[in-house]
Amino acid sequence: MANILIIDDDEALCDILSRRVKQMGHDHTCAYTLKDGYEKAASGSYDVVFLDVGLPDGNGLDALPRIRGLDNCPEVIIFTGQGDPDGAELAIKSGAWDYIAKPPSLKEIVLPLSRALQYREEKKRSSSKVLIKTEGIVGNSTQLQNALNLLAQAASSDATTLLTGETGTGKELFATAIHANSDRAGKDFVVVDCAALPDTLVESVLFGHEKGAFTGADKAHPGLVKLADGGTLFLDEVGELPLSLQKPFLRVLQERRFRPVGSQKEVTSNFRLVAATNRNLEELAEAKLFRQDLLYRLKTLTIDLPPLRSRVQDIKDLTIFYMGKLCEKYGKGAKGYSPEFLEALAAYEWPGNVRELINALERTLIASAEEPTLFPNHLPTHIRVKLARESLRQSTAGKTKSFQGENPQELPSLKDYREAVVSEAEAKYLEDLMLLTNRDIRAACKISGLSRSRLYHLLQKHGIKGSR
Ligand SMILES: Nc1ncnc2c1ncn2[C@@H]1O[C@H](COP(=O)(O)OP(=O)(O)OP(=O)(O)O)[C@@H](O)[C@H]1O
Repeated sequence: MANILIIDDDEALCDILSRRVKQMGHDHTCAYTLKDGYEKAASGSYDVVFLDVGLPDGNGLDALPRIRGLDNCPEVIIFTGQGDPDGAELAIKSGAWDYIAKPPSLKEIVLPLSRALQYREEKKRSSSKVLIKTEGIVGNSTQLQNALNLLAQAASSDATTLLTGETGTGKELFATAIHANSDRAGKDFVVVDCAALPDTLVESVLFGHEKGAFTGADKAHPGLVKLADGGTLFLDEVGELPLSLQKPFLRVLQERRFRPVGSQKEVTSNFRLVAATNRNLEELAEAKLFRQDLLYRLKTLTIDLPPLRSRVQDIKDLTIFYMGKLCEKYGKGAKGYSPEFLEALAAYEWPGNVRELINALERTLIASAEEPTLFPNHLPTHIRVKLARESLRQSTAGKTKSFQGENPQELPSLKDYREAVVSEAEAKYLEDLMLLTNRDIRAACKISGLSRSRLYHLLQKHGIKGSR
C-alpha cells in the first residue's frame, strides 16, 4: 500500500482522485493550497504527490524541487493547464515523474500513478540489495557489483548457491558474506574442503559416526553436515567430491537427513548449502566425472566471480585497501604509489587473482623497506619479468604487422627487416626494463641477464637514460 498526496484547489477533482486512489488500495491525503500541501508533504512519508501548477497561493512548479528534495523523495505528477507545453517541459525538467493536462480522465491518472509506484518499488528492492554487509569485499567495477547483487539475492533466500570462478577470485569470501547476510547468520558456517577429504574417512567426516564404528573411532562424532544444522554448509572445491559420495550427498541435499556411519538411526540437519569450484563442472559432468543430477541441484543460484584481469579498475582499490592493512601489520607508515607502479599492476594478468595480488603487495612492501613511494622495481621479480616479456611480445607483433598490405617494392630485405625489428624490440625492452626497475641497474642486470657493461652499452646505443 502506498501513500498519495493530492495538492489541488479543485475540490471536485481531489474527490474523484481520492476515490480512485482508495480503489487502488492506497492511502491518500488532500491539500488545497501550496502552503498546506508542502507542510503535509514534509511531515508525512508520501510515495507520489499530485501537484497542481495553478494554486491560489503560488505556482506548484516552484515547490517541485523542495518536494523532490524531501527525505522520502516522492515522485511528483504535475497537473498542467490545457495546451501549456512550456509548463509540461518545465515540469519534466524540474524532476517531475509525469504531467497530466487538466481536466484529466481517470485512465490518464491511473497509468502514470501505477508506473511511478512500480518504479519506486523496484528502486526500493534494488537499493535494499546494496544494504548487505560487504565488509572486506572491495571493488567498484560493474562486474563485481553484478556479483554483489547476486550475493544479495542469495543471502535473502535459502537457495543452494554455486560460486564459480578462477582461484583467488573470492569464492570463499562471498560464501562467508552470503552466510553473514542470511537469516542463518547466528548459526555456524561450516567449511568442508572437498579436495582435502581423506578418501577412507570421507563419509564419516561428512555424516559422522558412532563410537566403535571403525578402528580408531573411539568416540562418536556428529559429522560436518550435522554441525551445519541451522547454519550454512560450505562445500569448497566441490568438483573434488568423490564420485562415490555424490549420490548419497544428493539424497542428503534433497531430504536433509542421513545415517551416520555405524548408526541404525537417521539424523536430520537443516543446513543451507553453498558450494564453490574453480573447475568447469559442466565439462566434468559430460566426462562422467561429476553427477549431472547433483550439478542441477547445486546450480539453483550461480554466482560467477570475474577474474581480476577482467576488472582492472578494481586493482587500485584493492591495492589501497590491502596495502593499508599490510602497512599496519608491519608497523610502517602509509606508502605512496608512483603512476608507473599502478600501471604495472594494471598491466599484469594476475592468474592467481586477488590472492596473488595480496601476496605480491606484501612482498612489494618488504622490498620497499623505508622508501615512501612504491615503484615497479619493488614488485616481485617474476611479475616484472612477465611484464617485460609481454611488452616485448607486443612490440614485436606490432612491428611485424606494420609491413602487412604494403607495396612489395617497399619491403626491405629480410636482413634489414630483421635488424629493424630486433632493434626496435631491444629498445622497447630496455625502456620497459628501466621503467619496471625504476632505473636500478643491479635489478635490471638481474632481470635481463645482461652484464653491467653490456647493459650500459645497449642503453647508450638506444639513447635510454640508465640511472635514477
Ligand atoms: N573482492 C575482494 N575484495 C577484497 N578481498 C578479496 C576479494 N576477492 C578476494 N579477496 C581476497 O583474496 C583472497 C582469496 O580469496 P578466496 O579465498 O575467497 O578465493 P577463492 O576463489 O575461494 O580461491 P580458491 O578457489 O583458490 O579457494 C582472500 O584473502 C580474500 O579475502
